[in-house]
Amino acid sequence: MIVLDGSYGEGGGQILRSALALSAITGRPVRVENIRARRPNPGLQAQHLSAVKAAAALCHAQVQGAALGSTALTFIPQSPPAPGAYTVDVGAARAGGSAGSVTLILQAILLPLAYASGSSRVTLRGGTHVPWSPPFHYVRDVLLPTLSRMGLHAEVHLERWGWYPVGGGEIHLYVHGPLEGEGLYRLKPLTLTERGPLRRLWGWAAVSNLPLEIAKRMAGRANRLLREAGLPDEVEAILAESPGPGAGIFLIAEYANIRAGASAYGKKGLPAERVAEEAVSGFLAFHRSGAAVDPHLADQLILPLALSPGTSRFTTSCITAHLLTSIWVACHFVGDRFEVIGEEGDPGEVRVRPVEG
Ligand SMILES: Nc1ncnc2c1ncn2[C@@H]1O[C@H](COP(=O)(O)OP(=O)(O)OP(=O)(O)O)[C@@H](O)[C@H]1O
Repeated sequence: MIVLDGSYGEGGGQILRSALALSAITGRPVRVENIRARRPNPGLQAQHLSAVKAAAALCHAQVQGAALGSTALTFIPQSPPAPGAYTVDVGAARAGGSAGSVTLILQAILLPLAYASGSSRVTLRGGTHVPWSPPFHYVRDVLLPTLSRMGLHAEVHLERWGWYPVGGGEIHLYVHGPLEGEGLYRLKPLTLTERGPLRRLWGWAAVSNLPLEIAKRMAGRANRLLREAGLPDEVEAILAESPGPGAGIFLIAEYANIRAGASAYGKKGLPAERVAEEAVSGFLAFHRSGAAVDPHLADQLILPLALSPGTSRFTTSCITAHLLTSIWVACHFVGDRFEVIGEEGDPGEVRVRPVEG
């Protein structure tokens, strides 16, 4: 059994989600202790518990410790991931509901479903656009197009937006399985050291159950800042259907070789213009760095790259604690194939060595 200390590095839910995904794919039992020890509310929250249950359903895992607040979990897969139709409702995981992120649940189940022997469809209910997680649009327009180049074909559709704190959003995921090839290492390697010229830059300034004027102010400021930086100004103001109120801005950039994203959320008392400034300045920091992979995609690519047999390389604008922690988890399952050039917090490069033998 692989035993992981959940307080390592970033010490958040990502250690658990990565461990679930790799355990489901490899069939190796895993135990995670000190779950989310570096978070103010340690242990399993609604999102993490939903991820555990969803991953367990795929591979009929025996699970110990699957309860809200639990700080240790044992996960023992009993079968390879099975294709099928699944439903995950984060709101149902806790009395009173939850806006726990459904896109984070994808971090536990997307790769295992790609390894299943056929295609799958998953309905996910909860938060679709919540801070500290990939917004739905980032998954659809940045992550999945990148994974498709690695041979993993999946689509997501947004039925309803779910914002913090009400949640209630809904996403449909279709995984077109199975992956080509046999064995553990089935994804194609990637070399992303040059991003190439910017081809398109677009986005949405969205509000739900708030005046459209707020979205227009976010879009107006974002477009002005982008124009001033000599970039396309195609951020659109939209009204988004959701059970609760929310506001946010989501930018997507398409370079010749890679896509990237940046986002920011509104909150009470924060003027719409500041939300736009936060998203645009996040994007400009990446754009001006010249690096190929944005800091979020960087950590999200580690597991897929660990499941590729070949040599991979990418540059990123920031080596984050998430990136280093993800590598640490992956090494427990596939061996130490990663080299990170640069220090945490700085731009750098990740290299993945080929599988030996
Ligand atoms: N704005 C964003 N765009 C894209 N991805 C994001 C964004 N913000 C966070 N992410 C991704 O969300 C993932 C999870 O973040 P984080 O690890 O902070 O959650 P966590 O540690 O699981 O937190 P928690 O312990 O509360 O669940 C990371 O893969 C990170 O790259």
